[in-house]
Amino acid sequence: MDSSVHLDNVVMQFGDFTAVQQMDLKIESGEFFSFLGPSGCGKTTILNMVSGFLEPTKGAVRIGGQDMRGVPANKRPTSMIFQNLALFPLMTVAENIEFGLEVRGVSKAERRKTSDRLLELVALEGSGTKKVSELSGGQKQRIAIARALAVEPQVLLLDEPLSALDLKLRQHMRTELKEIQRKTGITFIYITHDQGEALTMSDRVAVMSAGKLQQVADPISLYKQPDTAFVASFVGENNGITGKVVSYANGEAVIDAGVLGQLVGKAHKPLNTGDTATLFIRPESLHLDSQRDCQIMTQLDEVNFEGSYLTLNSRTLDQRALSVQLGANQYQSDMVSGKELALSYSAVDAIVIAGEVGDV
Ligand SMILES: Nc1ncnc2c1ncn2[C@@H]1O[C@H](COP(=O)(O)OP(=O)(O)OP(=O)(O)O)[C@@H](O)[C@H]1O
Repeated sequence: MDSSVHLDNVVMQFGDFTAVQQMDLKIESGEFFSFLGPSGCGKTTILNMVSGFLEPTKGAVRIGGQDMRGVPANKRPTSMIFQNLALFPLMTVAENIEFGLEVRGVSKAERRKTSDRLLELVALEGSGTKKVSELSGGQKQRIAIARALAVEPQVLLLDEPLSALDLKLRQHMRTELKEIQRKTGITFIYITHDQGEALTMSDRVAVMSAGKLQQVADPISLYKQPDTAFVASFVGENNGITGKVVSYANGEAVIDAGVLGQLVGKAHKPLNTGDTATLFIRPESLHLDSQRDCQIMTQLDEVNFEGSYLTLNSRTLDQRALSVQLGANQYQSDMVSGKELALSYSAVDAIVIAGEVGDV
């Protein structure tokens, strides 16, 4: 079955305000696809257009190739899981799961078969007679998933469904959600402002800011080859050093970073000499030696011991903050505040992108 979702040049305006700028995006059938972006960037608005709670101002949503214009929310092949789950507290677990089927007139025996099957899928077999109030946060989460799946949607829409859970449970549920998606094979569209969630679960992620798409890619490409300064700073930890482009050739750029001198990095997109650009280096790509392509002198502010690794917060001569991540075995007793640290990095590990940190 084709359960692809095509946002065909959709635009969403509220009065004069454009919440979603023109967007053309195809989510493949059976894909775990996430929209990642800061609060207010338009994620929920997109989900609402797919579910039918909002009609786009321009363009169309197509599900399985079918134009959804004019199709009301309850007639679309979608199901939504909300942040607050919205389970019925006085009903049993099974009644909650079966609710959508009962509304559609499915017989009691059929309904029970479906809820038993779904309880097994979400690893809560035998819990059908329990009251919702007897469940833990993670169990409620799984019941909300089972209820959403009972009506056999082609597309499951998930609006920050893990945000109410504590950290440990959230991490555990990531694995479970991915597993449920793999077993059911339906398209999942997930929205979150938590990059860890988006990167661990998704086949592809769309990074958004201010109503527009910044980049759509698989998690590794987003991390390794960000297209924009926004993506480079929003996805994972990064150090950004802004300067002026001195040269660009053969996928490599040199920037003039003032008192830090000239710094080199890869550049996936052409840059013009004299333009403002930022060199991004991940904390794990900075090393405590001076043997690599580029050196940066810094002074240590503080050392944070994180268990298996150390984070060094340091400062350049012109007061730019640089964070360095080292293996815990690289700890030295003279790593104290004020110590001069010569850092170096390999040009292939840095990336130069037009613009500045903070661009949206
Ligand atoms: N019905 C509406 N009328 C007017 N403005 C709206 C309406 N719905 C959303 N907006 C605005 O559109 C923008 C995008 O909102 P949206 O809820 O899609 O963001 P979001 O990325 O989901 O944010 P969050 O992560 O905080 O839920 C916001 O500036 C919001 O104020």
